[in-house]
Amino acid sequence: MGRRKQSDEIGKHPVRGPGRKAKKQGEPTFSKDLLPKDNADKKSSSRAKKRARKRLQKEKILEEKSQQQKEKKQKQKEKKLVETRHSDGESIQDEEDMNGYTDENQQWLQPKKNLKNLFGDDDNQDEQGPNNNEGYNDEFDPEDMDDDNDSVSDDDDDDKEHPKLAIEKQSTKIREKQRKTKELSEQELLTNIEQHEKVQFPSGQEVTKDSVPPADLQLLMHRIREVINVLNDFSKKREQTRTRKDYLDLLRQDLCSYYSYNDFLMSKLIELFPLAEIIDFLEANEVQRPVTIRTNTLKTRRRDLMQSLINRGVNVDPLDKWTKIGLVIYSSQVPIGATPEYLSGHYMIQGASSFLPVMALAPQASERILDMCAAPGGKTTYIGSLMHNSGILVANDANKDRARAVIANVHRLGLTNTIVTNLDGRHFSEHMGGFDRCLVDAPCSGTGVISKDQAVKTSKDAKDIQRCFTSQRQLLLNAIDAVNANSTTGGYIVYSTCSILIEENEAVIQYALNNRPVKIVETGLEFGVEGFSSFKGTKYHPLMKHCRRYYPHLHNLDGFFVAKLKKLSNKAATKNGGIVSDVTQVENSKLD
Ligand SMILES: C[S@@+](CC[C@H](N)C(=O)[O-])C[C@H]1O[C@@H](n2cnc3c(N)ncnc32)[C@H](O)[C@@H]1O
Repeated sequence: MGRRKQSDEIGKHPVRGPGRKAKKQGEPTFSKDLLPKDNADKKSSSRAKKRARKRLQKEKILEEKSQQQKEKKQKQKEKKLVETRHSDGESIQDEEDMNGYTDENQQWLQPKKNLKNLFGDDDNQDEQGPNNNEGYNDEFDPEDMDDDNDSVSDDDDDDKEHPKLAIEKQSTKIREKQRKTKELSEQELLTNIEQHEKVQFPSGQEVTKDSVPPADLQLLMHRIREVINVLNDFSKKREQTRTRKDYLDLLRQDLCSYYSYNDFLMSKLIELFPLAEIIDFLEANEVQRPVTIRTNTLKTRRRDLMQSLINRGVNVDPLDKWTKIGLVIYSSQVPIGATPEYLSGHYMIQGASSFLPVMALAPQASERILDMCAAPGGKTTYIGSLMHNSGILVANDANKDRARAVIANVHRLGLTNTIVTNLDGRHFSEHMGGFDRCLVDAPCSGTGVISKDQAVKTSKDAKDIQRCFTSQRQLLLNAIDAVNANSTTGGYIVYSTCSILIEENEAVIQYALNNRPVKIVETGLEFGVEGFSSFKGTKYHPLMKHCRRYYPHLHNLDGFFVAKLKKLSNKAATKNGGIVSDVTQVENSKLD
């Protein structure tokens, strides 16, 4: 055993060279094969060298093969000639390639019968015929060309200087044919488009429901775009015999066929959007919105939740700058509705747009708040978390089974300030009142969430919409009645739907303005499209601009409507108290 080096000796004596053992061993020796060919190779391992050698061999073989294939294509019948040019090994390789040859163009690769003798194949004399024994350098007979290959004959002069193989000439001929076919098809396409640049109305003067749209979807979309184009510059681009209505009818019918909507809903949508936007909206309905979740701040923080989910293989990101609790899930290796975090109530799976009504409601701690149409409880649980489990939150739903889902979610997310009721919201104030705030997330036609429920496209008609807005008006009036106008912190009502139809939104708010002492206030939401103050000749309250509309094609959110009202008096200030069938004028401007 040697003496252990003292710590103060370390680094004092520099290493002078190889130790005793290394000196004894001498220089290593390698077999010749393994010796590197150049300096660059010196650093390679033996495996790397082997690989390099293999690679070289492969490259060589590939090069040879491709060379052989080129030659083979040109001179498939020149085997003998090829054999004289190549070594024995190469000939065998050639043979193998021939056998494995599967070119679809094999037929045209066959030299013309009368050219076979070019390669001096005496065995094939019978097939070649008597006139074709001139030899390799002979000119190509232009008669062999098809009539449509005139341009190839231009090459003939060139041929005399650089004689081409028959097969090369054949190939030029085919290339020329292909070029011409391409030219023709391009011309045909242009003519097609020219034909369709003028909108093709179905035969007959009127577009009826029975008119059959083009079966080809591309043609159909082309016509849709053309009609929109005409409508956008009607006086210049229209056919003189056609009216604007003709074009609109055609457009509606084509859009119905292309996107599979019923006529009723499509008419509503065409009214609602500028022509330039309608296709964007319809296209957005064909695409699912991103999966989003809301952090339950009663139990966790967004950052921690994100980390836990990432650890489980969830590809997740903060949703957007307008929310501090939303997360967007791009993909997940685990079912997002069954993670331990989900089961322990750390988050709610919830569309991003449904955060918005709660943000507008702006619940305060210790308030009395009513969620009138609560099931399954996405917004209820958000309200509860903003209240920090203080005050009283009443979550109501008329549907018993759905009300049970609220109970489950309230438990899972750890709300302790919530009472779940199962009452008809239209009469709720007969049971309870005096709330500081109330959310009416009303049942609706679902025209904002078509991407989630494609059935909406064909299942809704005028009666459904009427049923919806009648119930919505009753619910909103009753919600107003349940709120205390003298609340020191609130006195607010938020009305929301996942519909984009005016009848279910601005018209309902207008109805409330007409029948209750309320005014529209700002939602506090920093983005969204303003509500309509007038629509198709109907005027709504000017403050309707404080309402917010959300669209899938503009905001990548479900279609949504949010309005916020402030109750001004607890006196029953109804004009007629009942349900009016239509709202046609502003009657609430005195509340400005
Ligand atoms: C749009 S959903 C509510 C979604 C809920 N706010 C959420 O965020 O999870 C509408 C709800 O209204 C309920 N509803 C329908 N008519 C009602 C009524 N007359 N009174 C109370 N709730 C009603 C439905 O059962 C349905 O659960």
